[in-house]
Amino acid sequence: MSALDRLAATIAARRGADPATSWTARLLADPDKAAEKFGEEAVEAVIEAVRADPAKLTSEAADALYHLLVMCAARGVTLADIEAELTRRESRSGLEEKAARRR
Ligand SMILES: N=c1c2ncn([C@@H]3O[C@H](COP(=O)(O)OP(=O)(O)OP(=O)(O)O)[C@@H](O)[C@H]3O)c2ncn1[C@@H]1O[C@H](COP(=O)(O)O)[C@@H](O)[C@H]1O
Repeated sequence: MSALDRLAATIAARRGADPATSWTARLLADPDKAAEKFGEEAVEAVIEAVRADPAKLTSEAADALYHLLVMCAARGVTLADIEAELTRRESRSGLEEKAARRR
């Protein structure tokens, strides 16, 4: 099992946990807050990408990935759902897909 799979399983297991003892449970109970936190963490990752600091970008990317998974879980979207969508896209390049949308 990858670290991402373990993280997704931990997030799923936090549903209904005590928000006083779990940050994940607190966000799962408040989907709008989860979305807001993902937005903040994504912006922090963008800032480190522009600054070109690989260590800080790694840390902010981990924060963003965790908060992305929590935001999706708060709305019933699982890592398996996202992986299925990524798998569906494997047969087509991004540029092909963009061109098809403009036709
Ligand atoms: N990966 C993470 C993870 N990354 C970041 N965070 C938390 O996200 C919170 C947001 O941090 P910020 O500093 O951005 O926000 P803030 O604390 O509100 O501070 P300000 O920016 O407002 O000043 C912090 O409490 C971090 O600890 C995480 N909390 C949990 N996890 C994973 O989720 C598991 C379960 O955590 P709990 O649900 O808390 O038990 C953990 O074992 C980890 O594997």
